[in-house]
Amino acid sequence: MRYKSTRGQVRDISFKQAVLMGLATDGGLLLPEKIPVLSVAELDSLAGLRYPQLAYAIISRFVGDDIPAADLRQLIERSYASFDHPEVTPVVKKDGLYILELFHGPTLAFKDVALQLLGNLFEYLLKERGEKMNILGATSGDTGSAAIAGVRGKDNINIFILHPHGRVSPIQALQMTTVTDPNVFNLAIDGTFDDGQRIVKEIFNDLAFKQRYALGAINSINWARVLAQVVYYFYAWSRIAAHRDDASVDFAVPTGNFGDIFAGYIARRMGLPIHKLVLATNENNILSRFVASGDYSVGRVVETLSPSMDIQIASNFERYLYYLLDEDAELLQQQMGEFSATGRLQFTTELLERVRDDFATLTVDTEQTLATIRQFHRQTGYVLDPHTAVGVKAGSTFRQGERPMICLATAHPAKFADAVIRATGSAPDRPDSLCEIENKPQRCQRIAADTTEIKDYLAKHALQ
Ligand SMILES: N[C@@H](CCOP(=O)(O)O)C(=O)O
Repeated sequence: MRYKSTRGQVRDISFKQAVLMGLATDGGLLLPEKIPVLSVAELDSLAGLRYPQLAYAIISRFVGDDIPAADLRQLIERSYASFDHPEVTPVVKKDGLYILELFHGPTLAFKDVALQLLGNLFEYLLKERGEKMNILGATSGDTGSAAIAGVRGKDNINIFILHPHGRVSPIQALQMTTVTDPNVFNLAIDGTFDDGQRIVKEIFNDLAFKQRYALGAINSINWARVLAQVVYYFYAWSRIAAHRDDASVDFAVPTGNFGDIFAGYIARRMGLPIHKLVLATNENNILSRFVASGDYSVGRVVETLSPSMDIQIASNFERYLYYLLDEDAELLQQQMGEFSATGRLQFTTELLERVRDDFATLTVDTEQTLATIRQFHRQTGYVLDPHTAVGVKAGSTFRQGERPMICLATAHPAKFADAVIRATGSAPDRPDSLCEIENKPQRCQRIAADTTEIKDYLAKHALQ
């Protein structure tokens, strides 16, 4: 299995190189040269596998000979041992919808599924090469704590996470800032997540700096993040639809940086019978406008009840666009250039038709989010977090006949207690990991959303 960049200047690199490179050195995003397609018999053989076994069956196809099978199995087993549910990502049925619970990892959000594995993978690869790494990432709330949990206390790794000051939930902030291991550096920037993501990309694009400080990526610009998330689409399907006469399913995905739903798109290209991917956004709805009307134009980032999705410029859109443009790297590069110059892109009717074959979409605003949490709770007793509620509202809107609609539950409601209290009148139960979190010591540096200042900070604190 070899990898290439969407911008065409990087090709024929191995899985290990792709993981360590993160953002491609030509500024693009890495993708497999060829996506493996599973036969019906191979798909059927997934039913009944434990999560780590199924993860191995999927991930190993993208790793090839790069990591010995026994080592890869062991890395996967170890990564999911930290989850508090034997199924890792269980599926529950509520009110006619299937809820795929992705919040059983250490930081109670779907990001743990990929970042527990990526942390172990980095450790493994660095040990093998006798190298060190400085991880640099941006978060709108969930990626940060999950990445920190994936590498805290590990040798030869420092981690620097930018989060938008005051724009993540109080619990999300505490899950990052109360981790005081010496290899963890939290930077609260005066700006939005989009500012943070732009800064991270600018720093990665300074190739001399990237190399000098051995920078690594934990955001979904890193292919390994997307790959690990592909697995739970197969897992959910194997649990509920593998043996049905019509084995097709729909997925509803709360969407911010487009990584999670893009993983579903990859699963579909691999032959998983996904009929529709329902792209659900909050008021930061550039992606929803794109699918609905071809209007891909950046707006201002609005603060909502679902802060992890308060994003306008979604990283993984580039990967999707690459496929939409029939893997034409030159055209892609042209389009990305136009987008950074004008903040907008236009699409032909023919392309839009293809987009609509892949996705259905809905924008869910604050009032609808609160109403969904309230009604779902009244009808089922189940408490949705506000991101999941956005997906559930969209999922119930597009549910058709007998076809299972699987809604991704991307975070535990306890991370967003204020929204839940507003909707239901009572606070969600707190898992043990959040007990006393307000009373723990914190460490965090407030900093301007300025690339040069952040580079200076990195240069001072990086492992060398
Ligand atoms: N929603 C994310 C934003 C970063 O996205 P990623 O998937 O690229 O890490 C968050 O919670 O931080």
